[in-house]
Amino acid sequence: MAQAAKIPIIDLSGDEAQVAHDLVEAAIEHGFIYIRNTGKDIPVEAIDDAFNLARKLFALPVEEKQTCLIQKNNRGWSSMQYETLDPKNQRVGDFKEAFNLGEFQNAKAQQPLPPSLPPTAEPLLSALHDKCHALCLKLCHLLGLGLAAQPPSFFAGAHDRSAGPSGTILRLLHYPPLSSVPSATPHLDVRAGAHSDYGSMTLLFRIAGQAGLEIQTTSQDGGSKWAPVPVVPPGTEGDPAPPILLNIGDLLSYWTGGLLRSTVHHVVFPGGRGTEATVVEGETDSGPRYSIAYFCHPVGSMPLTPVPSERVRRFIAEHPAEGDDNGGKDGKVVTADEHLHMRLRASYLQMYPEKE
Ligand SMILES: O=C(O)CCC(=O)C(=O)O
Ligand SMILES: [Fe+2]
Repeated sequence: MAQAAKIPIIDLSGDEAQVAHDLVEAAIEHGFIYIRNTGKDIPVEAIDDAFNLARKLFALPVEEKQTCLIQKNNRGWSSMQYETLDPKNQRVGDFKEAFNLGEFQNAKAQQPLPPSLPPTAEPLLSALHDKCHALCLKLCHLLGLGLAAQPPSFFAGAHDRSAGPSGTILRLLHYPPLSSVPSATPHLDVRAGAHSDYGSMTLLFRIAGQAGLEIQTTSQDGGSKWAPVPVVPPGTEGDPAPPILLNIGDLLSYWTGGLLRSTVHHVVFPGGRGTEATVVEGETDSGPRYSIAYFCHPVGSMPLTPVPSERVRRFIAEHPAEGDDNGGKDGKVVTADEHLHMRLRASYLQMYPEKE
């Protein structure tokens, strides 16, 4: 049995300085952090409602979902196998479908929604977007404190929605059961290919009992292996909802010269590729799987210059080659939007058939 990933669990209601310190250390060491969900930041009901809505949405006829087909703005419905997160190592696309929701304006979606969804869908999704954004701002504030950024509001300011639009996406995900995708071969194919996330940070909501997510960990001998990430880690069983899984994305890693870790992860089938045994006790991966990811991005025009923090400056001086190469040529600073579009081009092969 593969060992479950050792990911720290943080309770945001603790002493602020201590929480900020623990968050930064976990972001450096692991890149993945469980945020205990006591229902204060994101009400449990809001998460349950969103999952119920996701079930309804993905069960709609293909013809209706097709009216919302994903566009180059990264919004809309991405059909089964449309996305390939790890094109170098996948023979076919991811066995998942997704619905990407960009930023709302005055609680109104700026993209088509399937017409037969209930009228409650739009306000519900808009409210979840807002709650997730507020939680990310809180996490930005804590990261600024923990890294002693100057000013400490550096990250929060870069994510201030009043400063302009961003590539932030709330994504509903559906992974059909293996039994309904006969063309999939578990030891060759994946539900979501290996990747790191593109934005600054991701909040991931999962359903207790539904296995499949694994992170890549580095062992002491320098080799890497896959470790399953339990939905309900020990100590959180009595909480009103499973912890929210926070992970650092490429932007934050780049911004900190590689100090904060953007960890590679994937979602596998039962007995899936690269795994010894995927299933964590109490979890199953034979049924359908749903998850909801909130990919938080800074304001799109934000230049990704290194974070003004003494710790980051020292790290960069000691590890000049660690930073993620974000595609900027000759040390040219790229913006958050430029970085995002570069990544999207690499994973939506059908949308971008040729190099532009
Ligand atoms: O569904 C999951 O557990 C993870 C999804 C994910 O990694 C992603 O969409 O970036
Ligand atoms: Fe991801």
